[in-house]
Amino acid sequence: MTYVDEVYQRVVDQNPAQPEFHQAVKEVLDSLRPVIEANEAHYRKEALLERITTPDRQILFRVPWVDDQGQVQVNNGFRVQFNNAIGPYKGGLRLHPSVTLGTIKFLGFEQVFKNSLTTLPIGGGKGGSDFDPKGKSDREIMAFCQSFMTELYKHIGPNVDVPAGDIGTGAREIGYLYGQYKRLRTAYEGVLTGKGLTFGGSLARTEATGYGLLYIVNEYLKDHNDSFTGKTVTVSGAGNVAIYAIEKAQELGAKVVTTSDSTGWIYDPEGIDVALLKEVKEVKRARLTEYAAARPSAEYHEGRGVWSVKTDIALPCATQNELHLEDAQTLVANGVQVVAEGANMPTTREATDFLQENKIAFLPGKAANAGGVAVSALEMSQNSERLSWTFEEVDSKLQAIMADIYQNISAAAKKYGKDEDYVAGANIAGFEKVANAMEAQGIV
Ligand SMILES: NC(=O)C1=CN([C@@H]2O[C@H](COP(=O)(O)OP(=O)(O)OC[C@H]3O[C@@H](n4cnc5c(N)ncnc54)[C@H](OP(=O)(O)O)[C@@H]3O)[C@@H](O)[C@H]2O)C=CC1
Ligand SMILES: O=C(O)CCC(=O)C(=O)O
Repeated sequence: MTYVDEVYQRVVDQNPAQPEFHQAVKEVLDSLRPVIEANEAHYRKEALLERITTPDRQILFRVPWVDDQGQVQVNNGFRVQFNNAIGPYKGGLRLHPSVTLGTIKFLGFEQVFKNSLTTLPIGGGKGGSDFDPKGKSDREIMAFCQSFMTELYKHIGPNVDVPAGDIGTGAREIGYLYGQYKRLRTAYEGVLTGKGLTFGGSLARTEATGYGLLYIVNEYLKDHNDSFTGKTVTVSGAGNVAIYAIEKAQELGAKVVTTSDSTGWIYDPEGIDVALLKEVKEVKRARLTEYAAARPSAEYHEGRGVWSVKTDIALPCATQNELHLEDAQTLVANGVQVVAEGANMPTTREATDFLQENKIAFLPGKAANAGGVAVSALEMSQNSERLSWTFEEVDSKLQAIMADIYQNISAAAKKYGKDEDYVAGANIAGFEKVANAMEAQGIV
């Protein structure tokens, strides 16, 4: 067995029943084969792959809170501090009933390489809970967030670990978490990102992941003498990433014809009305049926189906493993040119392989959705210097970062004879910086 295969087997054996974590590790290790094989004896002696696939720390805790009926509820809380070789742990908090330790480990592992690609000094971590924010009152959300932070605050700090939003965690939740941290620590410091603009948040953080996704696809198109003008785009999801991806795609001249949530999807041949989508999802926190009811050109369908729509560019922006092999086959049959991941690991391994075998440009999440965490790191910089930059300043830095990521992943792929394999490029470029820092810091 090669060293890479041995380490993958070790991860499977030591982390039973965590299939998403195994999937994320396998994809990275498979891409790293040419790098590792060029210097296998050295990496094996240093146990570099064992160390990089083992989190620094996994924190599990009970989150008790009282609902509006006076009933005590109990959820599981997680924070996985995966790797801080290049900076403080950084990564979001996911609140969704499907969350397990394995989910958080896969997300934390991905975050290590993504954060490395941003070119900014941030390590990788992730956290969350199996708490379901859907249908809860603001008081219940606050009760949960206060209880969650009452344990989490012991483990985080502006130079230690800086959490942020993810699925189910938006501005409201970050506000309640920040309030409780401040109360417990008596310190006003940049310990969370995605904060409100009146208490240390950065302009353009809300837009950053979706806009960044479009900026990197635009870099790819420019590099291939193409543009968004006149292109049809399909997007899944109707949350933070999806909404701002749709907004920027339309600004760049494309027509976006789909959006989806966990119960159904919209086909709107006139192009998604972003103002209406924001009203339904950000303000009312309602279902997409309300979008369809207010928009005569829109069709609403129950279940999943976004990938059956003919498109030039597909942007999965909802959740992991939402784009399957059959979807990839349909996309290819319909002439798709680019698939770029706004969500973390939304494309199954089989679907990714099929797209790549069919020479579809495939931009993986750890590069394509890195704009969000990059602007979070810019929020940390602004908090440190006690200044707020303008929207234009942050947005132009974001554009430059996404352009750098595109160049770096393209160059890393080329260096190892994998021209235009952006999965390999992202994993190799992300790995090299972290591995180099780990080696320089000794056996830790
Ligand atoms: N926010 C950020 O800055 C970043 C987010 N990401 C990733 O992007 C993805 C989306 O995150 P974000 O937009 O912030 O989250 P939101 O909670 O704002 O939105 C998530 C969207 O995906 C849908 N969704 C969630 N879970 C499922 C599921 N199991 N099946 C089908 N649909 C689902 C939700 O539907 P419904 O409305 O019904 O809940 C919602 O429309 C995640 O993978 C996240 O990790 C990556 C980088 C940064
Ligand atoms: O902004 C951040 O710190 C984290 C964003 C995030 O969770 C992600 O990139 O998946």
